[in-house]
Amino acid sequence: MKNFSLTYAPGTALQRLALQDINLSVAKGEYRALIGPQGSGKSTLLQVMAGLLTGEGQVTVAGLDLRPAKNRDQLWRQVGLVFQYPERQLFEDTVFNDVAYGPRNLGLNEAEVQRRVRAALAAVNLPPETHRLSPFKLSGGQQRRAAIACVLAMEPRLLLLDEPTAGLDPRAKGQLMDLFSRLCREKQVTVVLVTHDMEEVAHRADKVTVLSQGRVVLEGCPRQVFACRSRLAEIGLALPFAAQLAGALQEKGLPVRQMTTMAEAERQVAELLHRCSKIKRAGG
Ligand SMILES: Nc1ncnc2c1ncn2[C@@H]1O[C@H](COP(=O)(O)OP(=O)(O)OP(=O)(O)O)[C@@H](O)[C@H]1O
Repeated sequence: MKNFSLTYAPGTALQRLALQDINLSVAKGEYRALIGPQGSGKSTLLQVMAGLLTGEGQVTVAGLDLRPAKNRDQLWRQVGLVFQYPERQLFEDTVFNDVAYGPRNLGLNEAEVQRRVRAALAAVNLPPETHRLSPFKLSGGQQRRAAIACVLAMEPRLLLLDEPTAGLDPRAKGQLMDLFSRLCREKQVTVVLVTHDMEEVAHRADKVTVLSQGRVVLEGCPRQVFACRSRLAEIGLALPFAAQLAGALQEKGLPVRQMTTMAEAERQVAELLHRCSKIKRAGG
C-alpha cells in the first residue's frame, strides 16, 4: 500500500477517516500481525487488502493493482478472508457442500472439488462423520472450523484473518493457530492476522504492524515492537506476559534481558534460579 487513505461515508454526517496515509508492504510467505486498539482501522485494512473496500492511494496485492474494479474482481481467487465469527456465513445443507461451494464456483472438476474439500476438512480436524451433517448441527467450535475450511478449500495465496479464534477454547484456538502457521511455513501462504492476543503475536508473527487512529505508528519484528513499552502504553496496548515479566524483574534490578515469548521467559527464569542457587551455595 502506498499513501493509502480511506474515508467511510464521505460527505455525510457519519463521515469517518478510518485509514490515513498507510504505507505497508507484506512479503510473500510472511506472517504479519496487525494490532491496535478498537476502532484503529484493522478490519478496514484487511478488507482493503481483500479488495472489498477502496480508497485513495495505491494498493497492489499478488501483483494486481487494485484500483481497477476488474483487478479487484480477480482477487477472490487468490485471497481468503476469514471474518470475525465466520460461521455466520454457513448456509448450505451439509458441511461438505458448504466447503465445496467456493471450489465449485471456480469451475473445478468434481474430483478436484472433492480432493480440496476433504483436504480442507482434514486440515481443520473435522472428522468424516460430520461432513454430511447440516452445519447447524455442529458445535460452535466445529462450525468455526467448517467456516475456515470453506476458505482453505479455495487454496488462497493470501490468508486474511480477522480475530479468527475469538470465543474458542484454548485447545481449539491453539490447533487453528498452528494450522495457519503451518500453511505459512510449509505452503508459503502469506498470512495477515488481526488479533488482540499479544501472546500469539509474540509467538508466531514475523513482523507486527501497529495501528492507532487509522495510522501505522509502529512496525517491526515482535521483539522490536514490544520493546517500545511507553509508546504501546500510550496507545493502550498490552505487552505479552514475558515482556511484562522482564520489565518487572528489571525494575527490581535483576539482570534480565528483554524477552517476548514464554520459551524465552522460561529460559531466563531458569538462569536466574541457577544463579540464585549458586550464590546461596556460596553463602551469599
Ligand atoms: N461501515 C462503516 N461505516 C462508517 N464507519 C465505519 C464503518 N466500519 C468501520 N467504521 C469506523 O472506522 C473506524 C475503524 O473501524 P475498524 O472496524 O476498521 O477498526 P478495528 O481496529 O478493526 O476495530 P475492532 O478492534 O473493534 O474490530 C472506526 O472508527 C469505525 O467506527
